[in-house]
Amino acid sequence: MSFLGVKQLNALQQKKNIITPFNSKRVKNGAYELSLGGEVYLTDSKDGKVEYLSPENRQVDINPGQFALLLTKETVNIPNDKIAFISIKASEKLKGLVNVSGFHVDPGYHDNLLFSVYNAGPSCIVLNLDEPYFPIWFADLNEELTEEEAYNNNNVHFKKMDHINPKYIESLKRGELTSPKAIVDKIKEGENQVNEKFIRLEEKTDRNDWLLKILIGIVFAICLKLIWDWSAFDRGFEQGKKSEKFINEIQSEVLKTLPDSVVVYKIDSILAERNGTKKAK
Ligand SMILES: Nc1ccn([C@H]2C[C@H](O)[C@@H](COP(=O)(O)OP(=O)(O)OP(=O)(O)O)O2)c(=O)n1
Repeated sequence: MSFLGVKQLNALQQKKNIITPFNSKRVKNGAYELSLGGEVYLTDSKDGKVEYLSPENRQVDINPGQFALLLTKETVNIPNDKIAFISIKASEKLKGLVNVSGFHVDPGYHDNLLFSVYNAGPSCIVLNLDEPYFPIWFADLNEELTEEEAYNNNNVHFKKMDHINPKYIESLKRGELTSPKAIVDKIKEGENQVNEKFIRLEEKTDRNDWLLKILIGIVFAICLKLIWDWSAFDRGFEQGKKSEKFINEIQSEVLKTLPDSVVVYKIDSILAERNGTKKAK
């Protein structure tokens, strides 16, 4: 098995139309550089649908930890005596883009190619419509395969890769994507929730502290009042006792002196009466 060089590749294109549309400037280092076509699917797509790229909407952003399905613009037509190998350009792979979907194209395959990629890097990887990202190398087989032996309609993808098949989207949509990035995001989200709860708890504790202090103040004030009232009663009682004693003393003094004065008053009045009657006589 030998790989085709640039001249052989161009010649094969002339003879068998192996790439459509073909641009001779895209033949580089013995490979043809296939470009990104108009259909992509991103696992973090909001509506869970295929995104259609156009000259007005050329860009696709593959976020860290996300999968993407990328359909090539070109169709490839692999002759029965050839096999092809596909990859992604190192400039994208070095950013963290991983080619998940295998690396060969069977003899007899005639369709677009669908790349399944994963962004294992820390930052968003941006791809653009019509830009060359996918090199393809053609190699000779030692023999030409028959139609039966080559890629044919018994194969799953035979002539079905001109669009992104919804069955691949369905499988990627199932369940949550447990990428390291998604896990880190979950951890951060959990951390934020715990922090928020902790802050709320602290605020509540502060409020409770104030309430407790106010409550202690009120209880203290009530106790002080009770103690004061209790001593006031004692003081009043003593004062009352003293006043009663004093009144009693006065009363006894008055009672002692009252009869005498009454007698004197009586005598005086009797005497005055007598004197008066004498004078009258
Ligand atoms: N990134 C890729 C890799 C391969 N293919 C195409 C070219 C292959 O010839 C074809 C089939 O590839 P496989 O033999 O690896 O796939 P399966 O065995 O799963 O399916 P099939 O029954 O179609 O062979 O898919 C593709 O479109 N995109």
